[in-house]
Amino acid sequence: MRYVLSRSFLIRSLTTKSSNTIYTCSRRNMASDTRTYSHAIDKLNTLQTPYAVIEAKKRAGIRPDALSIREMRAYITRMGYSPQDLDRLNIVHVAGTKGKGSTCAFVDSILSHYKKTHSIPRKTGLLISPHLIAVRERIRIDSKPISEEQFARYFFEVWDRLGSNPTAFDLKSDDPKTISFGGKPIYSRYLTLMSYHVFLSEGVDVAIYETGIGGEFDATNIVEHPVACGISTLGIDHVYVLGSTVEKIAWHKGGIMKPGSPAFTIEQVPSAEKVLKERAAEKDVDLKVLDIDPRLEGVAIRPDASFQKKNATLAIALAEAALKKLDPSFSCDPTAPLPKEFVDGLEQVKWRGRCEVKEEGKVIWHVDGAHTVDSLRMAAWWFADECSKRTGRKVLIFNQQGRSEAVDFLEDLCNTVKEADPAGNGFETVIFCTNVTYAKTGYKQDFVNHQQNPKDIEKLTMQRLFADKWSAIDPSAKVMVIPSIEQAIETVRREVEYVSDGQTVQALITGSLHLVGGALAILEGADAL
Ligand SMILES: Nc1ncnc2c1ncn2[C@@H]1O[C@H](COP(=O)(O)OP(=O)(O)OP(=O)(O)O)[C@@H](O)[C@H]1O
Ligand SMILES: [Mg+2]
Ligand SMILES: [Mg+2]
Repeated sequence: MRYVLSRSFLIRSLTTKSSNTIYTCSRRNMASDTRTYSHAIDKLNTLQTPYAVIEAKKRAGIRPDALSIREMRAYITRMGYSPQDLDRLNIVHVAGTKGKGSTCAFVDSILSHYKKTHSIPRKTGLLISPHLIAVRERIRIDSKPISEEQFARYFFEVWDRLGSNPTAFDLKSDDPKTISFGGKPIYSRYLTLMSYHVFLSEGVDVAIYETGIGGEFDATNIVEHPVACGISTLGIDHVYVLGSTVEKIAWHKGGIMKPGSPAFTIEQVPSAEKVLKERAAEKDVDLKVLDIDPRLEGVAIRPDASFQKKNATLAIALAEAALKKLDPSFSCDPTAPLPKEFVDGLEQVKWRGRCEVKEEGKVIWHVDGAHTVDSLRMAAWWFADECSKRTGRKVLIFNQQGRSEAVDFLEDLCNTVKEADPAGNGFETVIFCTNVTYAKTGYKQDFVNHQQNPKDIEKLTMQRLFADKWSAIDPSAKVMVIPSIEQAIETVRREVEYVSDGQTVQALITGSLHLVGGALAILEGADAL
């Protein structure tokens, strides 16, 4: 069965209006009223590379290269800093295909708990990507997203500094002072630069950095002396930028290792591990490949899955390396139990949108931002395991905008859930929607995305492709194509009509962190963080 909802809302949804309350500024003059959080996000959104430019670059074979790093150095100089200033931040640098953000969140949480008892570190900084609900989540101090006021203030300080310091045009030179270019850095680079300014201004003494894409040429890779580097699980993603084999991808990710800085990774597929070891040898780095830390026995890591234990293992090693540098009295004994601060940090970490369960009356929402083959398989197993605790119909909301290869993920998702059910029941209702947040007002301001083909969103091209595929895989499922996340959620809520007493609707929302963030914004209110 196939259903496609009315698309009358689409014209409105494509004119992207803010649904946020505008931050009310205490400063009264006109100039400061144009410098609110909402204005900052609007300006930031103009730095997204538009879809047409991305496509043109692909056609011309333009990929990030060493020039990207030289440009970042030039921007840092224009902001009034030098790359050496970043050494004050004692950066923990993390790359990987999956588990980067989770690993960073664990490190951040361990260090925050350590701080409570030892007053070291003074302040932690965290840069992560992408954001789930609001852009300011990406830059955190002492584990909390910076406030709207801080975001607006630092955003415009960087804006002014970058605009007021143009230098000569010579991108070939290695001297950052002679490198200049007219415009502003693109979105992710801007936020990385802004994070340096925030952390240096706020006196952060340990900062955890998640790479954006890859490592070697990533915006975060201008740090020369990280306090430790970690490489989480490698797999296939971002093939246009990084290459289509795990070896090529490993080469990029291995680019974050630096001579003189401890480096760690966890078990990888052998060909990836080989490349990482070669990259380490090239840089004279002693890369440690860690087995799951036996000290995790009895520590309640959520979810209780081996991938998460790998992330936790990496995080422990990174936190230990940082504390060795920051606290002369810190010593770690791998044969003794984990210190309490480490256990608390791992068990109490807050990492939204990953393996999250939310009960809403008879609807049990399972929310996970998985979006690669491997992580979607993990998400499917996790959902199947959760479903074994209750009874009731299973419902899926899925999207992955702009990646037609995502169609190949669906069969695995369908079969994993079916096979795990003792009665062989799979998803009864399957909804494919866009990442457009609201039916009437379009995207929440923090989710505006110029990087997707607007025609595909208007015509629901991807969603129709997914729906056709699902109908072929599982003809008994009710398959629907729905234009917005809000309408998809409303549709699932109506499914409670079909469940009998004692049963629940078990809904999985997955396929994209943008989808999951939008869904949480609707389930909890626009500014839920
Ligand atoms: N080590 C891992 N191996 C495989 N899958 C993982 C691993 N860690 C996390 N995942 C899955 O990937 C999802 C995203 O995790 P996380 O945000 O930590 O990854 P990330 O590397 O930061 O991803 P992104 O590319 O979105 O920045 C999780 O919800 C989980 O399903
Ligand atoms: Mg990624
Ligand atoms: Mg991430």
